[in-house]
Amino acid sequence: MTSSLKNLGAAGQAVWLDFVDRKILNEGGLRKLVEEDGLTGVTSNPSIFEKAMGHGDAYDEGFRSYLGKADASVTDTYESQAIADIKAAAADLRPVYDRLGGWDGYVSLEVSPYVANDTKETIGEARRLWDMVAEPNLMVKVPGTPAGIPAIRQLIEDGLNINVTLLFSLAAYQAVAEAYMAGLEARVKKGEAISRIASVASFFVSRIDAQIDKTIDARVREGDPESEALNAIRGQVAIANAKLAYAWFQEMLASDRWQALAARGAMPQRLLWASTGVKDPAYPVTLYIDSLIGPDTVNTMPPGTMDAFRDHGTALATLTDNLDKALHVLAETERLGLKLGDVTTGLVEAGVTLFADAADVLLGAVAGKRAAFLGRRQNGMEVKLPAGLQEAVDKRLETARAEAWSRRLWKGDGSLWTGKDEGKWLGWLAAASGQQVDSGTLKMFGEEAKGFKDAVLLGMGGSSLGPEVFARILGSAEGSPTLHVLDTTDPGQIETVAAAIDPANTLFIVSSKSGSTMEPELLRAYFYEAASRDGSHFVAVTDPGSKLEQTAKADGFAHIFAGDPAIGGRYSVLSAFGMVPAAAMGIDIQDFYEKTQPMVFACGADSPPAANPGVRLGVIIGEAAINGRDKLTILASKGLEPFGAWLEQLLAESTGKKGKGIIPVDLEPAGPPEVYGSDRLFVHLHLEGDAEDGLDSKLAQLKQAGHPLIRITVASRDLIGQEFFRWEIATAIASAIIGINPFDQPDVEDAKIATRKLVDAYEASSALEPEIAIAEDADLAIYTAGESGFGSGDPANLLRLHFARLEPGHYAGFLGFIERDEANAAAMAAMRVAVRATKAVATVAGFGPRFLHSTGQAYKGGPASGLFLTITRDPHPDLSIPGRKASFGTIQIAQARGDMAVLVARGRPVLRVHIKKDGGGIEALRAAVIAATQN
Ligand SMILES: O=P(O)(O)OC[C@H]1O[C@](O)(CO)[C@@H](O)[C@@H]1O
Ligand SMILES: O=C[C@H](O)[C@H](O)COP(=O)(O)O
Repeated sequence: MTSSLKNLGAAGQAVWLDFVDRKILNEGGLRKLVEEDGLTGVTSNPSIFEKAMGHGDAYDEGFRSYLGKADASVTDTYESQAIADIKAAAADLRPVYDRLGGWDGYVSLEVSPYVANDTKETIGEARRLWDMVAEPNLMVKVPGTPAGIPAIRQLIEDGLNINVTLLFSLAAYQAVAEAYMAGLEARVKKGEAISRIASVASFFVSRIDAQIDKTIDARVREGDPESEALNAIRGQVAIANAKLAYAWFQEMLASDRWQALAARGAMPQRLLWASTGVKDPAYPVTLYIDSLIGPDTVNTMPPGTMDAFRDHGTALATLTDNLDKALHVLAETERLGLKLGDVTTGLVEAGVTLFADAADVLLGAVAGKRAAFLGRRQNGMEVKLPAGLQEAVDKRLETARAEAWSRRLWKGDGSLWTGKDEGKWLGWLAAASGQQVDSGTLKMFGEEAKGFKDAVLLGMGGSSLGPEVFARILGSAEGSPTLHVLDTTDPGQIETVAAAIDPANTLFIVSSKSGSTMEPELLRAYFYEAASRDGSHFVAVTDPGSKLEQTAKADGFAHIFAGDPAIGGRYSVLSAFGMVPAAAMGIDIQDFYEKTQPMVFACGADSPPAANPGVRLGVIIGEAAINGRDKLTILASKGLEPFGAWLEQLLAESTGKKGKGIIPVDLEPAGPPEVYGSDRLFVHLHLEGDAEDGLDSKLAQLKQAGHPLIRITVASRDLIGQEFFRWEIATAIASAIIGINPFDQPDVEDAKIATRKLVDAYEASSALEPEIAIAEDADLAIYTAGESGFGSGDPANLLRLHFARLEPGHYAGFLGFIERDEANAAAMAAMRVAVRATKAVATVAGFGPRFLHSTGQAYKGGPASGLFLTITRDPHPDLSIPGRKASFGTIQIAQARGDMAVLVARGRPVLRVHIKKDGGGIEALRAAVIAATQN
C-alpha cells in the first residue's frame, strides 16, 4: 500500500521533515523516510538543534574529537556538529535533488536568530553558512523580518537557495515574494542563470491559532457577549490565513512579471506550511496537514505529526476549498477585534525571541560541554553564595541573557553602561587574542633582550602592575634578563633597584600609555643619566603620538612599541604594555596567547551569561556590591599572590566612582569568620599544587559560616593570562550592574593637580608649604588637612579617636608613602589585622604613589565608607632628580599631602602620621596603631 505521505506528493505537496538529530541520521531513519514515504526535504531551526544537541550525550563524541584537534569558540563548536548533521541530511536527500533536477530535495539551516534584525549581518551569516555547508541542496533559512527582506533579495541575487522563515501575515509574504522576484530579476539583468535557484516561503500556521485561541478563551471565560461567535472561529484563523496566502500565490504566478521570469526557467517560490504540529492537544494531530493540501506547496512536519498522517491521513486537495469560509473567518476575526495584524506582527518578534532563547540554551549547553572537554586547559570556578545573593545572581543572569549582555559587550554597545563613550574603550577584547601585537617582532625583541642581565620597567598603574605579575608569577626564562618593576617616587625603593643592577648591562622599558605620567618621566630622566645617556638601552611602550614617543625618538631609544588608544591602562596587560616586558623576560608570546585563548572563547559574545565565566563572575561581584557586599576580599595561594595588585587596580579604578563601586581587599591576612562583616565577598585564587598553609581550613570555616566564596583554580602558572581576561570581562559586567562607566577614572586627576601645585611651589621657593603637626612625640607626628575635629593631643590618643570612628560596613585604609619592602609590608599587615580584630571592618593597604594610579580612584570616588591613615617619613637618604630642584623624596611627600587633601575634600576621615627620622620607625607606628585599636 502506498504511504499516505507519498499520496501527498501525488497531490503536488512535498513532505518535509521538521526535525533533525544525530540519531536519525546515523541510524538511517532519514534515508528510510526518503525511500518509504517519499520525503523530499528537511528543515531545522534553533529549537530543533537545541533539542538535539542541548541535552544528553549524543554529540559528545563529536565534541570530543572536534575539540581534541584545537580549541574553538562556542559557536564553532556548535557549528562543527550542526554543519555535520546538515551535510549528512543533504547527502541523504541528494538523490532526490538530482532526480528532481533541483526542484526539491533540500535541507534547511537557519541563520543565527541573533542577527534577525540586521540586514547586513544576516547577509554575512547566510553567505558564511552557505560556504561552510557547500552543498547545492542547502537552503539557508532567513527570517522574513523587516530587516530580513532586503537580505533575502540580495541573497537570491547572489544565487543562494533561501527558505524564508517566520512568515505569519499575507503582507509579509507578499514582501518576500517581491524580494524573491527582484533578486531573480537582478540576476537576469547581470546575465546570470536563475533556473537552479530554489526558494520557499515558510508560512507559520499553528502559532497563530495558539495566540488567537488564547485570547478567545480568555474572553469567553470573562463572559464576552460574542462568546458564541468567538468559539465559532476557534482553531480556524490560521488555516484561513494560509489559504488566502495560497490564493495570492496563485494570482502571483499568473502575473506578467512572474511569467517573464518563469519563461527564463525560474522556479516558483513555493509556500511551505511550517509550524504544523498542533499546539492544542484538543485538535486532531493532523489538523494543519489535512486542511492545507495543494499543488506547489510543502508541508514540513514534526515526527509525531508525520507519523499520525502516515497512520490515518487522507491526501485530499483541500487548499482551495471553501475560500469563502476562509474570508468569512478572517472578517469575523476583525469584527470581533482579534486584530490579526497585531497578532502576526507580535508573532514575528516573539518568533525571533523564541529562537534566540533556544539558541541561548543550546549555546549554553555547548559551552558547558566545551569546558568539560577542555578540562584543565581552562581555569575553573566554583561558587558558593548565601541564598539571597544566589537568588539575586540568578535573576540577573536571566536578565543578562534576555538582554544579550555577552553579545552587547563584544559589540561595544555603550547602553550596557551609561551610554557614553564606553564602546570606544574595548580594544582589550581583541588584544586578548594577540591582535594588538606582532608576536614575531616581540620574539626578535626577546632575543635582543637576552643581551642584558636585568630589565627595569618604569611605569605606573596599568603600565606596571601587569608586568609585575609576569615578573613574579612567571619569572624570566633561562638566559633572559630579570625584570624589576619600578612604580614609585620612593627614594629608598629606587635606590634598591639602582643598587641591584648595572646600568651598562640593563634594558630600561619606559612604559606609559599617555606618555605624560609624572613618575615614569622622572624615573626615565634618572636612569637615562645613570645609563650615561645611552638610548640604545631603552625602549618605550606608549600610545602613538605621546610625549614619551617624542622623547624616545629624540633620545634614540632602541624600540618604540605602540599601544592601542582604544585600551585604557588597567585593561592593557594583554596588549603591548604587558607583552613587551613579557617578551623581554623571554616568555613565548604566541604560546602565552594560545594558553589564554580558552578563556577568551569561553567569555565570547556567543557564550550566554550563565555559561560565560567572565560574565557570570561579573554578575556575582556586581550583585554582591549593590547588595552591600562591596569588599571583594582576595585570598590567593602563594603562587598567585602577586595577581592581587593587578586585580585591585582593575576593580577599584573601574568601578569605584560616583559614590559606588567595589573595594578590593588584597593581602589582608586570612582570619577566622567572626572578624569579617556581612560586607565581604571572598575570592580564593588557587594555583594547583600550591600548599595552602592553613588557608584551606580558614576557607572551609568561612564557607561553613555562610560567607560567600568564589574559588578560582588555575592549573599552571602559564594560564594566568586567562585570569586577566576573565576579570576584565567580569569588571566590565559588574560595572553595568553598578551603573557606572568602567573605562574612566574621574577622581584620579584631582590628587595629581593637588600634588602638582605643591611641587610647582617647591620648584619656585625650594620649600614645601609649611605645615604644623597637631600632635607629636619622639616617634610620630600627626598632621591633618583642614579641620580634623580632634583638637590637639598626643599621637596615641589621636590614633585611638581616629579608629574609633570605624563602624560596620566601613573600611580602614593604610596608605604608606614609604618604601615597598618586606618589613613595611609586614608592619602594615599587622596594623590591618589589629584594626580588623577589634573593629570587624575590612582593611586595605597601598604604597604611595603606586596606589594613587590604582585603588586611589575608589578611595576618593567610590563608596564613602573609607577611613584612612596616610603614612609618611623623612626620606633618608633622598635622591635628586636630574634637572629638578625637587628630589624624589620631596615629590613623594607632596604626593601624600596632595592625596590627603583630596580625600579630606571628599569628606573621608584621614590622619597623616609622619614617622620621625630618629624615632622607632615603622615599628613604633605599628605599636601605636595596635595600642590605639585596643582601648
Ligand atoms: O600608562 P599611563 O598613561 O602612564 O598611566 C598610568 C596609570 O595612571 C592612571 O592613569 C591613573 O593616574 C591609570 O589609569 C594608569 O594605569
Ligand atoms: O521551518 C520550520 C519551522 O521552523 C517550524 O515549523 C516551526 O514550528 P513550531 O511553531 O512548532 O516551532
